[in-house]
Amino acid sequence: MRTPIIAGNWKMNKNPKETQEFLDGIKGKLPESGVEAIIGAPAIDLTTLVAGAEGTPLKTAAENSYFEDAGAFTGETSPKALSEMGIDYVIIGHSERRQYFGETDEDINKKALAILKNNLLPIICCGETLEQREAGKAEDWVTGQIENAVKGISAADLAKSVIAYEPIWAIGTGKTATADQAQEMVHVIREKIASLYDADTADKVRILYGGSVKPANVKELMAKEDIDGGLVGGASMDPESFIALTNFNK
Ligand SMILES: O=C(CO)COP(=O)(O)O
Repeated sequence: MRTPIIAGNWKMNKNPKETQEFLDGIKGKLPESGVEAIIGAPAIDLTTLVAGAEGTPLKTAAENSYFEDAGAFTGETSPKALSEMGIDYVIIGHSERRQYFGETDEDINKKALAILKNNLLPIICCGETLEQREAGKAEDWVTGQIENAVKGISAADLAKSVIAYEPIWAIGTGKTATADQAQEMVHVIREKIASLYDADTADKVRILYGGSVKPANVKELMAKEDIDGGLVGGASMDPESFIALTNFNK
């Protein structure tokens, strides 16, 4: 059985004070079991986030990290330091990082390996543009992204990792993929993992859907067989909304 995940991705929003206000807002209100609740926050907020998550069911994520542990890489974030400060997950390969910061599949693969080496878990993002979908190329594109991202990752490590399918046309647009469209692609990704690894690994890896997930549509998405959770932008920023998302099964 795969434990469902509700993961927030705040993107470049909230300062440490606002992070603390969010933590105060969710205090004592997250489900104790049955779901893994994760907040991904900007690097400047992570100290506050880790301190606030301690002793609660909340898990923490960075939104990016570099593939070297230390050195002359001005402005980058060390996965080793993230691990040492108590972070649980790192989101990598988000379409915004690919689009605005030129991240390649190769970078994402190196980051995934560095994250796992440091005992953190990657949330590996993938997704197609509207043009690719309309041209019938979405499946090949997304499975290609995944194949490149997981090179050199052992089956045991991949089984613990998380994949997030985020069609670019559904991010921040209010235009959610239908639950059937999301299930279809998430299933294709799981089959790709089965072909690259084996059925057991494919059965264990958790695959999320992201793109305009909100309390009003989370239940329908989560009811789909292969969808193990949501990677949520806008609707993860308000405490009440985040709590509602984590209670999708109530
Ligand atoms: O990019 C996303 C999460 O990583 C999705 O963002 P929205 O939920 O705001 O559409």
